[in-house]
Amino acid sequence: MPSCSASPWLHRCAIAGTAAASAVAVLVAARAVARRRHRHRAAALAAVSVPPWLKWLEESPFHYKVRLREWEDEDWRRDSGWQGSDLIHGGSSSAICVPCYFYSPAEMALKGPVIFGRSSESHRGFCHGGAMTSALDDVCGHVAFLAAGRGPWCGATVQVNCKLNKPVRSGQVLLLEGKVIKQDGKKVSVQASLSDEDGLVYATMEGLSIVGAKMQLEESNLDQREWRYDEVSRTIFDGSPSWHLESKQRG
Ligand SMILES: CCCCCCCCCCCC(=O)SCCNC(=O)CCNC(=O)[C@H](O)C(C)(C)COP(=O)(O)OP(=O)(O)OC[C@H]1O[C@@H](n2cnc3c(N)ncnc32)[C@H](O)[C@@H]1OP(=O)(O)O
Repeated sequence: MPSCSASPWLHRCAIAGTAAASAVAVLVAARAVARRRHRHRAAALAAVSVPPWLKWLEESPFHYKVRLREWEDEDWRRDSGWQGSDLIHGGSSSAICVPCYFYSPAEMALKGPVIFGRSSESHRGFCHGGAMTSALDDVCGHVAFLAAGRGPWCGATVQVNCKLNKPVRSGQVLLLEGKVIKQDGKKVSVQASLSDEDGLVYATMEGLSIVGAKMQLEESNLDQREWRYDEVSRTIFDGSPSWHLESKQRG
């Protein structure tokens, strides 16, 4: 029977080695899952990207593409305190999907395609009025955050007075536009609309957003984020420049 004083030590080493190998395997697997999620999300968003009639927004020298990390990085979103997916920016499976926004600082206007998915339906192929209103509420808030120049989520939409002029079909893609028309202290007045390729207007909104409101009982670095402008890629983004650079490189 082998009796060697080194054997318990070797045994412990073997256990420690196995544990380390397992930890590395878990880390590698987690990275692979994150990469897969990123690819799925990129593919999902690509599937609903800008329609040909709105491609000019991508090429416009006056517009910046808006990127928020919580719209793109699901793991970061979850780890940072969000509890679900964004109603409007959650990707192609959402009832209402804005795949991207473009901001013109000169006009203080935010524009983007909005896809009313199959789950936005109310009656026989038509879209729910609340889905149209949700899209208008979203642009009202984000255009105010951008025009106020502070950073994302520096306030909230507090009034949305919508006129629903024409029924939207579920599956339809429209242009969602919001423009700041007045700023009076914390109060930002916004006009917004939903229109189609031929300029037909489906809904309009007179909205009010408040900027400079306290949005969390306990604020963190997340509430101190500021907009950053990348003039080369004509992008506005928040958070760390390294995230913006890394995700640009990943494509
Ligand atoms: C800590 C947890 C926070 C919790 C905040 C939770 C908001 C989460 C929103 C997430 C983003 C969205 O989804 S936005 C869509 C959903 N929206 C919401 O849930 C917003 C709910 N509303 C709110 O929580 C509140 O109204 C706030 C926090 C935004 C209020 O901010 P505030 O900074 O305290 O503003 P306050 O001093 O009261 O008012 C500033 C000026 O705005 C005017 N004003 C304010 N509300 C309105 C209004 N509904 N309609 C007209 N005017 C208004 C006031 O009269 C005043 O005018 P004057 O006297 O200066 O002339």
